[in-house]
Parts: sequence; structure tokens; C-alpha cells
Amino acid sequence: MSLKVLIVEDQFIEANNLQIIIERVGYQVIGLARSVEEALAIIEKEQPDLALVDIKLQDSVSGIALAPTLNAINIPFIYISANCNHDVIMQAKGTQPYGFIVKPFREKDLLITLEIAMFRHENSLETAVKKEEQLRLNLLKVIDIKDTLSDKMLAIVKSLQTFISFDYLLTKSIPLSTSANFISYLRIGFDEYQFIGTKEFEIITNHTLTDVTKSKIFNEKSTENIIFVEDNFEKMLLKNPDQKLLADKFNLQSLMVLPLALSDNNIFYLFFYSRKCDAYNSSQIKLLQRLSNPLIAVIENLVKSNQSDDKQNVMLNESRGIKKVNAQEPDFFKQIIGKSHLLLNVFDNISHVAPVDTSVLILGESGTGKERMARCIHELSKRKSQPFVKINCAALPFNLFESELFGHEKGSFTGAIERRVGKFELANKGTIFLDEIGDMPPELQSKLLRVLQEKEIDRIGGRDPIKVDVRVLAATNRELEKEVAAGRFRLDLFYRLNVFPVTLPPLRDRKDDIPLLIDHFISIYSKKANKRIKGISKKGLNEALNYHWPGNIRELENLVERAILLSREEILMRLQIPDNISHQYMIFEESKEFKSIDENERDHILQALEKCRGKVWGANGAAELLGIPPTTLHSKMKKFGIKRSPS
Ligand SMILES: Nc1ncnc2c1ncn2[C@@H]1O[C@H](COP(=O)(O)OP(=O)(O)OP(=O)(O)O)[C@@H](O)[C@H]1O
Repeated sequence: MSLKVLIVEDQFIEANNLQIIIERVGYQVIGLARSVEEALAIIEKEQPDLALVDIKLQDSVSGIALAPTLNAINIPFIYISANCNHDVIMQAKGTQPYGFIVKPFREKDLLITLEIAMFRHENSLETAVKKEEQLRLNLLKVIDIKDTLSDKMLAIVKSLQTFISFDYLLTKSIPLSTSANFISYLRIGFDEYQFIGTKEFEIITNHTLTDVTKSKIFNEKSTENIIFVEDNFEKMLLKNPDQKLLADKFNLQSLMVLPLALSDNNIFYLFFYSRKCDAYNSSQIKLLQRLSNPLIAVIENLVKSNQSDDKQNVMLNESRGIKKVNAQEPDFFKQIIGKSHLLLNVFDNISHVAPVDTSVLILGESGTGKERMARCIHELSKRKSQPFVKINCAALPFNLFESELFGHEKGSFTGAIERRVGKFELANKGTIFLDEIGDMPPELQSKLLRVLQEKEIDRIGGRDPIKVDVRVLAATNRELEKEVAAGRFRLDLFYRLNVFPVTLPPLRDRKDDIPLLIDHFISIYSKKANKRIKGISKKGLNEALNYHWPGNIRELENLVERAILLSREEILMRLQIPDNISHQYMIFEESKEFKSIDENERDHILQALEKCRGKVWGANGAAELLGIPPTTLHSKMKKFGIKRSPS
């Protein structure tokens, strides 16, 4: 059956042209809409499989306004626009389109973008369905686990984590008489949780459970799912001091509540908290609703076994001291040091994508660990016993590029004195890692695209194409959308590579990891230097925590290595951190432009947020530091388009 396409384009000739192109290859155009309103009417009558949406419509409403509806009903869409300025691209990107075509475009580019969009959509649907089924089975399996109650609870927590990312999960039953009435888990590593029951909670917060169960969210016998993100989360905290206590204690920034109505009229609540301020959305609520039956079955089983087993009651509700569960180091990411929640989010994504053959585009500033992550993806895949071949696209001279990637036959050009096998062939059955992909010359981008599409290469001077089976991982520290907008990077290649983007956070956004990384590098480089260095001084660590690390982990690694070589003591006194003030001065000199008052205010707010690690409200928050009310800071952040990115 041919795919049904909706075209949203106000220029008749262009809409007609699009229709001719796509009908020629077998798609069915179910409607030409000239405005968002017309598009909505068509969608209501006849659900398209895909929509092509022009961004700039004559009507005052932009095509981007259609995105929430299309996303909600799961219709993939591709934007078409003659305007590729950065702001438009960023605004469009935020709505998660399946493609972006810049006018004027070639017919071929349009068709490839359509094909990739459908491929990605089907793939993501299929994967989502498979994963959901797996989660359902995993939850039901918990019933048969013979382990203790807390092991069962932990199994549920871990199963849910792969779908609903959380940093703290609290479960609570109403009325309080149910024995498993307050259990919570704080995520402290990729697969590590700290169990926090009633007693532990009191030790950590200095408040009794009675203090913190006063709030409405806890006591309401509501069975509605609720999400608190961004401003709503802050507003909710103002009304619920107990939630504020939790949020401040664990640096939480959003909440999703799932009430489960048990058959004995009790309500069992799952509170998912995240350190990201926009972690939850309605699609997760829908997922949890679909899963409510297995969840209720497993929770009822859990509550029943808890009531019938006094010893386990003691373990859940009376345990003293703070327990780490599953404290053994997980194998998956042992090469990648760090436990900050931003990195844990990356681990979650990588653990989903690594085993499948999808291309992964690793983004992040220089030195954030992109190559290390690529190796890790390879190690976690079924290709791990096959070669991992790296190409640095920025370091290869232009004239050697093609021969390096695809190889050449003897005598195919002056200097080709013998046959050479290219990196793609060397990587056959394994993984190829294209580092600094943003620096690949445009002429070669089309050749790379061909390899990705046809899965075959042409050696220079060779007669027949050679089949290759490689998984492609690519990395860049450039903003590829900007490169596309500037015409330096092919759009179709961008979409091929951007199937699964992963962004590594800069070190300054995950300062919690600095002590771990310093210890890690001290242990490596002190062994190398044959010295016994035990650690770093408090002052040295504080300086490292206050530095902004433009060179990220590589810079930290180099500074630790240098300090070890120079150190005569068992403790590193300090790292030779470049002078922050002179650095700022340099930036000012380089930028030359004189800043407006608004720009200065924006920078100042950003600096305050960075210093307070994204915290706006309360003690040590940015509002306090700036000496303004949090609500004022909030509206200024809105005005300047600043979103909080906590450490
Ligand atoms: N999480 C980590 N744990 C330990 N070492 C790390 C981690 N991330 C990066 N490193 C180390 O930091 C250095 C830089 O990492 P890597 O080369 O992977 O960064 P990159 O983002 O690919 O850099 P570039 O963009 O400059 O190519 C390497 O020596 C790497 O081993």
C-alpha cells in the first residue's frame, strides 16, 4: 500500500511540484493544505503517514505550529524552508522533525529525506514496541523472583529506569497502613541505587516521615497522573514544603506522579523525580498507563508478600544506616569515569543503541570523551570481536582522503605504486569511527553517503564496487545544523548520520565527576611515573571545581599528569590551572564587539547559574547570589531564552 503524504505549502506551484515528484515514485498525496488550519482539518479526516510542512506560510501561523499535533498522533514530518537561518533551524529542531529540506532542493534530496524519515519512524516505532513488550515481561518476571522484597523492588526500579529516566524514585501507599508504605531509591551510578527507607530518610533529611507526608500530593486520593516540569515544578514546591525539602536535598527539578489503584482500594504512588527540569512529558504518562496492569499485578504481589513476611518488613522499613544496592561496579561503562546524572542519561541512551546496528552521531565539545564513547559502543555491540577503525576527518590531507577511506588499485594515480586497502574495507564486519565528521570535504560527503546507502565502496581505479558491512559511528564538535545551513555539510548525509544523536556534556556541567576523574588520572599517571601519589589537596580540588574547563577531560587529564611529574609530595597540592581572569580578558579582546546592557545581563545571569550549578531557588541558588527574587530571575531567564542545565 502506498504511503499517504500530506503537503502543507501555501505556494500553489511549489505544492504542485512536490506532489508530482512524490507521486511519481509511488507515494499518495492525500491533501494540499495552504495553512495550519487546513492541515489540521485534513489530518482529522484522514490520517497521513507523513507530512511535508513548509515553515513560512502566508497565514501568520508558521508551519512549526503543526508539530505538537503531529508529534502527539505520531505522524513523522519533514520541514521545507527557504529560510535556513540559525534561529529558524533551532526553533524547528526543538520540535523533533524527521528531516529538514532547504529550498531550492534537488529532487533526489527530497526523495532520500522522505525515505530516511520513513525508515527512522518505522524503526523507532518497532523498537519502542519491542522495548515496551520487554518491559512488560520484565515486570511480570519480578513476581517470580525468589529474592527478598527489596531485591524485587529494585528489579522493578531498574526495569522502569530504561524507559522513564529518573534520579530519585519514591513509592508510597495510601493509606499509610500498608507495610511497604515508604521506599525510595536514589540513583548513584549507571546501575547503582541507594536504598532510602523511613529511617534512612530521617537520617538524610533531619525530618521525620510525618513531616514530609503532609503535602497534598501525598495525601490526595487522586488517581490522576501528574507532571510537574519547569515553572510548574517551582510553583508546586512553593505549595508543598515537603517536596521542596526533597528537591533541595537531592537537587531535583521535575516530577511525574503515577498513582496505581490497587484492588483493595489502596492507592500506590510512584513518584519519578529527575534532575533535568524538562524530563517528563505526556508520552511517558501514556506509556505508564499502558503498563499499569503489569505494574499493579507486581505491586499487589509485593505488598502481599511484604505483609506475610515480618523479617522483610524489618528490612524495608526499619533498616538502619544507608545502604547501597547493587554496589558492584557495572561492567558496561567501566572505561568511562563519572556518575553525574547528565552522564548517566548518556549511558541510558547508549545502552539502548549500542547493541543494534544504528549509526550514532556523537556530539560534544573537544575533549569530552567522544572517541572513548565510540569505542565503548563498539565494545557493547555484537561486532566487538571485529575491527574498530578510526579515521580523523580533520587530519587527512584532501588528496589522500578518498584513497584512505576506500583504497586504490596499483597505478590508479601517480604515486600509487601498490594496491592499498581502504579503511572501510579494513573495518568490514566491524565498526568505523569517523571523527571530526564536520570537517569532511563536501566532495567526499557524497561518496560517504553512497557507502551508507548502498553499503558498497569503489576503490580508486577499481573496476567493480566492493560490498562492505560496517557500522558507522561519527563524532563532531561542530554544530552540524549550522554547517548544513551554511552549505558546507550535505543535508542528506546529516540525516543519515543523525539517526541517533548523543551529546556528551562538557565537564563544567558535570562537576560532580571532577573528583572521580582526578582520582582516576592520579592512579594511572602515578603508576606511570612510578610515584606514590595518594590524592589532591582540598584547595587543589576546590580550584579544579571552580574552573570552567574549556578543554574538558583532556585538559584535566593533562594537568593531573603534569602535576604528578612535578610533585615531590604524596598529595598533589594543586593543578596548574590557567588564570581565569586573563582568560576572560582574552575572550573580551577577541570578541571585539561591545555588548549591550541586555547581553551583559544575560551573561551575568548565565555566570550566576553556572556558579550555582543551575539552581535558581533557595539557599545557594542563583536568585540569592544575584540578590533578586527567584520569580524575577525566572522571568529574566525566560526573556533571554535561558534554560537551566543543572550540573
Ligand atoms: N569519562 C572518561 N573517563 C576517563 N577518561 C576519559 C573520559 N572521557 C574522556 N577521557 C579521556 O580524555 C581524553 C579525551 O577524550 P577523547 O579523545 O575521547 O575526547 P574527544 O571528545 O573525542 O576529543 P576531540 O573532540 O578533541 O577529538 C582521552 O585521553 C580520554 O581517554
